[in-house]
Amino acid sequence: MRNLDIFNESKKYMPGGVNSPVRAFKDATVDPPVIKKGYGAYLEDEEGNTYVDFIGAWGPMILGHCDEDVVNAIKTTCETQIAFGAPTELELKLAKHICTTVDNIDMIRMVNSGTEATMSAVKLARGFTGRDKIVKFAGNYHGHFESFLVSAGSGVMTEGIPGCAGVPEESVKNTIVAQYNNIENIRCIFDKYGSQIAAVIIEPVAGNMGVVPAKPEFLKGLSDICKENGALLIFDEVMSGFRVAYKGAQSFYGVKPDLVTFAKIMGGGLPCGAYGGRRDVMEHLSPMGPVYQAGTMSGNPVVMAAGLATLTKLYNNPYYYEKIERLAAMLENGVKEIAKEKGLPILVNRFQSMMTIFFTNEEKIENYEDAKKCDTNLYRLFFEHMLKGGIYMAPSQFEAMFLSVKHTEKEIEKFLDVMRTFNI
Ligand SMILES: Cc1ncc(COP(=O)(O)O)c(C=O)c1O
Ligand SMILES: N[C@H](C=O)CCC(=O)O
Repeated sequence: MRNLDIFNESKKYMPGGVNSPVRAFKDATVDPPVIKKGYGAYLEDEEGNTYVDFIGAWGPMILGHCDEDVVNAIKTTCETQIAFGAPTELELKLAKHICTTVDNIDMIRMVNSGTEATMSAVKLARGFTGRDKIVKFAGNYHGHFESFLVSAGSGVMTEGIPGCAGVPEESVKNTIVAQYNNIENIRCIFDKYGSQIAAVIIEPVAGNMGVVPAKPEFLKGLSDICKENGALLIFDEVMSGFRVAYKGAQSFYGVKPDLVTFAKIMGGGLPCGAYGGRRDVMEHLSPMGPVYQAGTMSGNPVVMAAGLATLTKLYNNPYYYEKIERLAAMLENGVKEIAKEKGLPILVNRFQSMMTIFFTNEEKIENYEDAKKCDTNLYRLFFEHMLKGGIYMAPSQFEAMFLSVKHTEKEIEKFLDVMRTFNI
């Protein structure tokens, strides 16, 4: 009962017992295990139960838990550098590494989370263009900044919250919500508001309504329309950056964003975020320009060291991406085969090592409306069955599953074995 004792006591001191809503397993009838340690592809809870981890801290742990190079970088750095609030060589190294290895990033600013990155990128776009309106897509999640909390994905979608209490009308009046993968809808929005739109922000591979990749022709059309109207295109690669490929989702589409946001993997598992892109836009940031954005902890040396260790390891080992894509394909095929044998209404959306198992009879899921039609109760039963069998996956189908380089065929087989014992 140690898991439950700790979780129940946590509820007395932290709302819902957690520091981020999705961790509370609110829609499930089981309580979340309280995690004590992680190693490679595995997690262990306070009662000594082990799980194969398919959440990976919601994306960051692409090298697996407690990768020795990342741990060493953290240990070595914190012996002499914990926080200075001053320039360091480590932040230069990480900034230079990203700018020279990822396309379309001339300059970058480090922040402390994905939310800070997207919120700041939009502010910068507004400051640069002198316009107020932004366009976001239903089912995309860009963190908990007020202007983004309309038709948002992730926990907001799981809980079926249409808007968010505490967000004044004023804060969302300049947010226009568009339909993902629907270029006609974008055209109509720009026909009406084109000269007022500062930026369009998009998850190029959405992971927060479950995995839903953008169609190439849609992204290309979106980019053209932004250019024609003088609006900036912001790719939110907080989840997909360094995940679907080292160079992120943008490397699959041949579309050039003006700004890109990162977090998750780039911090090696420590709190981190960044936004970067066109030099002429980035130079509008204070102290060079008039857009003020700051952070006591931004560029923290320990975080920079963890991020640098992670990104250099990924960059130097490109076969990691081939490996996790091969394993993800094995997982996808196995899931589909079992679903067919058992007559389960399952559709799998996968983009490289990001994947979602949707419970639905639909033939495709391309946007928020499609995703919302899925059978969340069936997903819940599946999730609970898998958890009991030692498979740790997202408690909602409006999230993604992630693999790490520490996963092997053995862990995929384990997933499939547990799934074989699931019956409706
Ligand atoms: C695509 C995307 N953007 C932004 C965020 C916000 O990041 P954070 O939770 O680090 O604030 C997330 C995840 O939460 C995300 O998946
Ligand atoms: N879907 C969210 C981010 O990607 C899940 C993480 C969180 O909100 O805690």
